[in-house]
Amino acid sequence: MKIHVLNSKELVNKTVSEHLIKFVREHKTGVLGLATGSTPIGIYEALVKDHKENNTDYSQIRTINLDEYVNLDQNHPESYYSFMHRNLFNHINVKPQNIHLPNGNEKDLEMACQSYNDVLKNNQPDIQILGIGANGHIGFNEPGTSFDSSVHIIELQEQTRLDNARFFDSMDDVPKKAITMGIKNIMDAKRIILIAFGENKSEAVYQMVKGKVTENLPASILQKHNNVEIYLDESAASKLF
Ligand SMILES: N[C@@H]1[C@@H](O)[C@H](O)[C@@H](COP(=O)(O)O)O[C@@H]1O
Repeated sequence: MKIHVLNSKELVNKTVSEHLIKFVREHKTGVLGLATGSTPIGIYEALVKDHKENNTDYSQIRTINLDEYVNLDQNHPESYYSFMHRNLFNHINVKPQNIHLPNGNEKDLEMACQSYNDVLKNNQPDIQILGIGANGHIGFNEPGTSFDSSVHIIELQEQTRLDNARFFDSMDDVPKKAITMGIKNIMDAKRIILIAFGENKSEAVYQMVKGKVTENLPASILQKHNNVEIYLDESAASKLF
């Protein structure tokens, strides 16, 4: 793991977005694994700004997202489909057919998992962007998820629902389940960039980097990946040193 502690969120956003832009320019047909949550928003803003100013070309780039809520209409403002279109896809020249998100509204959710696994076979991320939950989850792989997991349906933990409640009118509106890439799918990415900001991520970051590799802290598996960069602001890194 290469750990980078930078002295502001803005500097993290600038550095990570520069890596992504360089990748897109050098790999016209590359696959970007993308994440949601508040953490990557500044990075997406920087990609949009660069696309407007420098015409960085996404016309053959493929994207694949980590996860999606189950039973939340695609057009709901907090679906990850809406989030990604609002924050990134609507503002760059990625082709709709090259955008991949799991479908949490499929009647047969097992089928939805199977078909997203198939999509992943042909669209293995060259770079996977990750955030981290306060309980150490990556994607929506909650503590206890098998390291062998592929795409699956997960029941969200109360803590995760509480953390995400700020985006919904009430706690009752926060979805209870999600469809997510499994740990195995995430580990298949060629390169992983995980970003964390703020004090409330510091314990999860500490356990991910210094703790033992355990399914109780899903992000700890990243210790076993051979190309992981972790970008932290000082508060997220505060327990490390
Ligand atoms: N499924 C997403 C994760 O991919 C994300 O990393 C996490 C942290 O979110 P935030 O960046 O808002 O702290 O939230 C959600 O649970």
